[in-house]
Amino acid sequence: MGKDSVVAGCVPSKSGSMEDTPLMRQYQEMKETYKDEVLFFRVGDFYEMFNDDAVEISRLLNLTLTHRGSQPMCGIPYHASKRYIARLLRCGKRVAVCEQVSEPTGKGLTERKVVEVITPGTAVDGDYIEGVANNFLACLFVRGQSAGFAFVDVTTADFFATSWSVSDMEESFSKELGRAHPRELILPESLRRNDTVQRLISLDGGIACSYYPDWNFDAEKSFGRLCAQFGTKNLKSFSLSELSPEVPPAGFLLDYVQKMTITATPHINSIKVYKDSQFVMMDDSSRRNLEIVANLRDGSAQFSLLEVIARTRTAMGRRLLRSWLLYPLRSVGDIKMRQDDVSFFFGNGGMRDDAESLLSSILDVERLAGRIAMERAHAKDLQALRASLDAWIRMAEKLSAAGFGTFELEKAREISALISSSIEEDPSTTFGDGRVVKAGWSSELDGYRDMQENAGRILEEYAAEEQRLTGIQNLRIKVNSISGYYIEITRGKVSQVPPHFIMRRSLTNSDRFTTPRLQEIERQMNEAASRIVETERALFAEIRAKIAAESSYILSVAHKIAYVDVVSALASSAVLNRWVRPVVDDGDVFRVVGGRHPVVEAHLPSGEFVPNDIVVSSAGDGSASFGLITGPNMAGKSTYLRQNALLALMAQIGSYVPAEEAHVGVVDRIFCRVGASDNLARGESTFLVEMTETAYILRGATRKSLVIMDEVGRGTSTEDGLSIAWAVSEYLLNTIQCKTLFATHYHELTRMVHPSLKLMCMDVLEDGDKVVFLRKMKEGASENSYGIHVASLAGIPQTVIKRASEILSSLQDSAGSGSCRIETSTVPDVPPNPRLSVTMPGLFSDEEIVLEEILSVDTDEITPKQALQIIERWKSALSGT
Ligand SMILES: Nc1ncnc2c1ncn2[C@@H]1O[C@H](COP(=O)(O)OP(=O)(O)OP(=O)(O)O)[C@@H](O)[C@H]1O
Repeated sequence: MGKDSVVAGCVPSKSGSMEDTPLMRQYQEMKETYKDEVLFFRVGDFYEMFNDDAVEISRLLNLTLTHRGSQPMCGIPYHASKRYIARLLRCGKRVAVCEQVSEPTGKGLTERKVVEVITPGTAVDGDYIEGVANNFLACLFVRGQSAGFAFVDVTTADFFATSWSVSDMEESFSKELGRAHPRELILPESLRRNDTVQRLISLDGGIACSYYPDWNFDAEKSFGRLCAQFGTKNLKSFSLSELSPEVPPAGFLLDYVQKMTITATPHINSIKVYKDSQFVMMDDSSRRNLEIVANLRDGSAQFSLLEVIARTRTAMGRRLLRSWLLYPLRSVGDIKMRQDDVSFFFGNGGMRDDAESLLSSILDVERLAGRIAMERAHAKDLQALRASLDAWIRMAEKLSAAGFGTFELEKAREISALISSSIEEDPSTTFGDGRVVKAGWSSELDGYRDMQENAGRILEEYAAEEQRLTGIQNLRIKVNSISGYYIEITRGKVSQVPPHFIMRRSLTNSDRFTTPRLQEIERQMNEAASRIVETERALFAEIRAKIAAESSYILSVAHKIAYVDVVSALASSAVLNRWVRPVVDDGDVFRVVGGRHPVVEAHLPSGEFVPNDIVVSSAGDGSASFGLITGPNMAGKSTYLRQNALLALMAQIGSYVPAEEAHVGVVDRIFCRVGASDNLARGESTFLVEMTETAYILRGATRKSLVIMDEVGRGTSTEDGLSIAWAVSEYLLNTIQCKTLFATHYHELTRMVHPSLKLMCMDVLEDGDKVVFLRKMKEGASENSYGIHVASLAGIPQTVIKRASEILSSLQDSAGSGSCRIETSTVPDVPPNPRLSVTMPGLFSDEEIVLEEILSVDTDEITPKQALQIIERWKSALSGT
């Protein structure tokens, strides 16, 4: 096993000897098996750690490091262990929990066993995982030219797999890591030497990684493992064969989960295999720049799109909404289905209110189902499931009555009835106090309880019975600590004692007897307490197993609840924020009237956000596909760019959008190159990052894509930056022809003329010395950057501002006279009204362009006729005709 592990073994004492006690030998034996884990070794009321574990953990958890003999040790009270384990998991540690499994007798060594290994990706307990996000364990494996990636959330049974070509490792692996955001990643040893993989992992500091020898990822064995898990002969229904790259990592994950949790996971009964082309493709950096599920500042959901639209009431709904945002759809049919359901709630306020209040009383059924299937659920969990199912039944009945589908509720009723009749309403989570199983559920348990609670009455009844049978009226049952229970008969009545009375002791005035029945009552009374615990435990396990057998049904209910939660939440957001249902089709138009940025608007005082329109189309029918946006600093360009990307994304998850009207032709990819951030960790400069991202767009975008570019080229000299921005624009206009919004401070770019290009700018009102940003988009080019004005707003000292204004006017004067070199003089002379493709040398040669196009053509998407047209175009490009 490859994870950098602590070396187990006793620490030699100063004299060179090891602490050699039976307890420490037992510890050593266990540590041999759990070398890579922190071993929590139960000793009485403490978990103790020794040797290297103790040294490391005392540092991580800020515990006092002491010694047992010569060995370093530290400990934590067992009742506080969850808090410490949670902290260790956050540090990427794995914890093996070793319990005492036999009662300490005072003689000999207590038996101990590792009952669970908790790792960041296999933790099940609610104390260790985030409620509103999935807790994924992922595995990447490379075979030949294909990489397979699988990830599973043990707590919810969400199991996914996908694959890509090794040549796409950089893009695909970073995208999947960013999207799934696994807490733990498993890799084969061979990938330790893969620079790309290692670099991408190191950029995501939070993942706990472990490495296993490559032979563990055997395709045949994994295939068998998956079939066994899903109860199928093959994996055809999951679109998998033995050769599929997804199989080895998926199979390995199941083995790993089983090994760590030491329980079966029957609730994981299917896997969703997807191709990236089913969803709107978005690279990791575009997703981060758009702040969809997390903000760029601190990575939390605050100020993200998720925060604005997450009016969901359940953790399941929140997780589903998150995954919708990360996987927007491309199929118009699927989008419309979601839209119809959002519309149902949008138009039905009463149903929205009902759903909201019922959903508020529903707990995390998905995770409850997981805990029940993995035998981790306690009685309170079952009651939580019952309450949730009851709320779901009420909601589903209302939904059906209102025409929102039909639901299979019989099983939900059965499960709910089983729990209400068998489990106490407010049960204990442990078995010690006998408050788990309801009275009346089991006559055996009732008998023990009766015995415990009514011992006096039972003895009195028995005494009365014997009095009647023997005719000895003063027969008494008494108890003392030495003899226990006995029947006392006065001397005068001893001759009436029947044969089943067994003599215990003879005293001066009386004799003491017992009977088989009295012995039995006594035995039962003594055993009642422990029997109650045992019987409750067995009955509870039986009830839980019955419910676990319905895991698939419960999970399907959980998915329906999550779905209703998301569509009703989207409808609530739409009503509250005045969003509209967009027209979504397979066309090429992106047209929005009165569009708003959902997040900026939500954080501005009501009515302050200025709505803006947009129309771009990649139909190639003479309408503009490319909006070149200029405008002063602070005018609202970036907001406008992002708002339109977010609008497209919201439309494609099936949501309403913040606008008065919207028509969205589905896009296949969204690229968002905004701002520039250094990535010193990668050894890349700001400009290099900017160019890498730009190159990625030029290689990856298709005519169906939406490209958002903000200030491309600003990270280098004006001449270089302008030339690059110009050539990139040309390439997008002439070669890719996708819908593009391109914001720039290079006013020279507005000299470009192209039938698919339109100039747009943010309106500004100049009032003497004052500048008012109207935030309104209008057609045309902006005349001024007002950079100095913004610098002044930012608090740059007035002397500097004054000097900057002087320099600016002298630069502007000399630009007129030609005596001073200024930025615009470096722009190539552009003849009036030129076709761009012939006015500027492109960034790439014709051969490179054709090669790029060949590589990016999606042969599944184009018709034979389109293919011939493309070849024709390549021919003329290469022959220069
Ligand atoms: N349509 C709008 N209505 C109201 N406020 C807006 C609008 N658009 C942008 N703003 C606000 O204006 C400020 C500047 O916006 P933004 O960053 O988009 O400007 P910019 O033109 O991209 O600036 P720069 O060129 O300096 O980067 C932001 O604080 C934003 O909240």
